[in-house]
Amino acid sequence: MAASTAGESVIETRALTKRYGGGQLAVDGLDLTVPAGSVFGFLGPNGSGKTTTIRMLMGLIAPTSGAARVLGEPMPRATRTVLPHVGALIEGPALYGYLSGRDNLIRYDSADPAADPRTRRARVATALDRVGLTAAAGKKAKAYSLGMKQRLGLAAALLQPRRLLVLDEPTNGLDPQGMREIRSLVRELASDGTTVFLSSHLLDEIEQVCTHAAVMARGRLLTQGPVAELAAGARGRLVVTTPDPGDAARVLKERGVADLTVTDDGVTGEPPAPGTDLADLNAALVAAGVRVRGFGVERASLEDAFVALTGEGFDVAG
Ligand SMILES: Nc1ncnc2c1ncn2[C@@H]1O[C@H](COP(=O)(O)OP(=O)(O)OP(=O)(O)O)[C@@H](O)[C@H]1O
Repeated sequence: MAASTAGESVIETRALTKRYGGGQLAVDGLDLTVPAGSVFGFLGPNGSGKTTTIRMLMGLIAPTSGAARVLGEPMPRATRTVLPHVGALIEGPALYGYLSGRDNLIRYDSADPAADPRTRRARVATALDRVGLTAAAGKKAKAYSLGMKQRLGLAAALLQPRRLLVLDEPTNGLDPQGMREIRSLVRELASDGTTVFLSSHLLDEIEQVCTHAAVMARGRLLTQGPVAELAAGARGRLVVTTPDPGDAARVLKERGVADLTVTDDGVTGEPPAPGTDLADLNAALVAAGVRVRGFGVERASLEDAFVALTGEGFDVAG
């Protein structure tokens, strides 16, 4: 197994394609790069091919063509060496309702031939603690809320140290409180350097928790990269608030700011190219006698980015 080094990608696919037996092209030429240490959001409406991709990454189904590497190893060929380093929560955890949360984890741990039985109880206790289920550990799993079941599934994925966590729609069906809990848990898991790859059809969820994202639609990758750049690349706007919008527009135009719109109380335009110092731009306005009340780049949302890319709204109903 390749050793982990900074800058390495944990998941890498090249022209990954899956056509199902019925002829349905579910994933179409996917080139995905998931950097080590990222919280990577795999975003797309229902039916866009996220689950199919995850199943190929986990070696559960074979691609029709193309290649996938996970932790530097080819999948599905290296499934048996790769999967012990990957914690996965796909399509909800399989739990025994009549067993307690703790006993469910003991069962999971016992099914792992590499897990030392002598340290089992301690491992289970640590995993329960990490997901905040210690107090409820003795309760039967069938009495758990959906959010608690998801957390128990995460605990199962965390019984062993992992380099990668793959979570398929981890907040699906949860109420806002449950979603918050899972989000903060994901942040916490990522803080020790574990790469987290999570799929979601919720744009704001990805914005809140992910450092990087890829956007899928109809089996194809629309874009990928750091979340801040994806959003900024779309529709970030330079916003200057001033009682002298005409003069401000003239100065900004001279300075190469494109797509200017003059409003009653200011000017907006395309943010200047990376490398341009915003302070210089502001100083130029002031030097030209423009009275600047506000100056900054307004962040675009991922939703803006999606709309800009597809020309359509992000239809979560698929
Ligand atoms: N086993 C299968 N056989 C045939 N077609 C399939 C199969 N599984 C999925 N599909 C189709 O492939 C496309 C992509 O589905 P997939 O489940 O990967 O999307 P998704 O983005 O994960 O959506 P969801 O969030 O609804 O699971 C859909 O059109 C789906 O109907």
